[in-house]
Amino acid sequence: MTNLVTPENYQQLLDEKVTRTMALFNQFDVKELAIYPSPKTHYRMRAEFRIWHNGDDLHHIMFDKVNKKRIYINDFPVATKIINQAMQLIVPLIKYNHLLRYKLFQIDYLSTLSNQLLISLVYHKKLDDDWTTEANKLRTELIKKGLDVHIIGRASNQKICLEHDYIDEQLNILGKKYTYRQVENSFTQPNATINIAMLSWAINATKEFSGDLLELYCGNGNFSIALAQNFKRVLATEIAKSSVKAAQYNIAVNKIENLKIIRLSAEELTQAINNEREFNRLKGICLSDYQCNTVLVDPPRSGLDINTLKMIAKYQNIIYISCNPLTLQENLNYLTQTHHIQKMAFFDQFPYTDHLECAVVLYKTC
Ligand SMILES: C[S@@+](CC[C@H](N)C(=O)[O-])C[C@H]1O[C@@H](n2cnc3c(N)ncnc32)[C@H](O)[C@@H]1O
Repeated sequence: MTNLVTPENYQQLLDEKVTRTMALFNQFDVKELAIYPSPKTHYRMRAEFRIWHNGDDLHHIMFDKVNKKRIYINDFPVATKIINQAMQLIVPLIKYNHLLRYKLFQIDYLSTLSNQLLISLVYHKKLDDDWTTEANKLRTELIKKGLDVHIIGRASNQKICLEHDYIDEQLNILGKKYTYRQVENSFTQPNATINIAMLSWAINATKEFSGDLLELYCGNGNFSIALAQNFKRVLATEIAKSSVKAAQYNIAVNKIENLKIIRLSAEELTQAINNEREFNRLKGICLSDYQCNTVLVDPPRSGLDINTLKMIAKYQNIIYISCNPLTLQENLNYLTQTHHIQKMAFFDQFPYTDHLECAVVLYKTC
């Protein structure tokens, strides 16, 4: 952390970021704004490092964004304690093991509040049975040292999972416990405390809503599963196969009976709703049976394309979760022609950076 980026400066940095972000939305009539700070340390559930080989030594490194210089990362207060623990344990275990260290160039960590950990070792070489044997021994050593860990080996066109490629998160949201399967290399919210705040906010914001919910960009069912209690039925869609598979597991394990998740891109769903195209993946689902008063979108940084924007503008209530205030502002320029902003919230998903996660509830005015 540089001088400015310290927990002591957290509040000041957040205040400045909120002021800058709020300026983007001054043109809209925002009546209610809530701000949700992050824990100041150990908030990031995942971290990726390059590995630097220096003689016998191995180091986790990152590159300075400005001068591109190498930075040795000995401890990483941004990431969870379990990731920090694993970083300390793994280097001495692999640095004298030729099979595990040779051509290792990256280590990715994914952790959960339920204290599970997935480590991906990424190589510039083909991985074989001997590698798998050594990686299993490494896993056994890490388990002996108290880590609930899974290991994956990755190389070009190769992925070896020692047991499986996911971990199960457990979140307590407004007094209810939920299990969320998180798959390696698939989208999951990076700051679990902030995720709990977002899910709680969304549950409270939709408490009085009625009818069915349509959701786009649903990932592993993060919002759909928590929000299903507030709606008669939920239909959610997502493009990534691995996330949809995790979502199906999450529906079953959380015993959610009024939620269906279908693999469809936002563009495909828009075509289906506009009766422009039929999809086998929608067999058995009659879209016109759904009485969706509410639509929830949580798109990637690029925001919504114009056809999806036009499609969601037909709904009475819109919940828009955004990781990019600039594209949110652009999309709100369109949506506020038919809707007004009822409430807005900022979630500090990425402390000490310029990024702020925003959420908006819009009601139809005409
Ligand atoms: C910001 S993430 C949100 C995921 C989820 N709502 C959550 O809270 O974890 C965006 C999601 O959109 C998916 N996605 C990206 N492009 C898409 C598209 N064109 N259509 C549908 N989903 C898409 C990604 O795979 C990712 O899961």
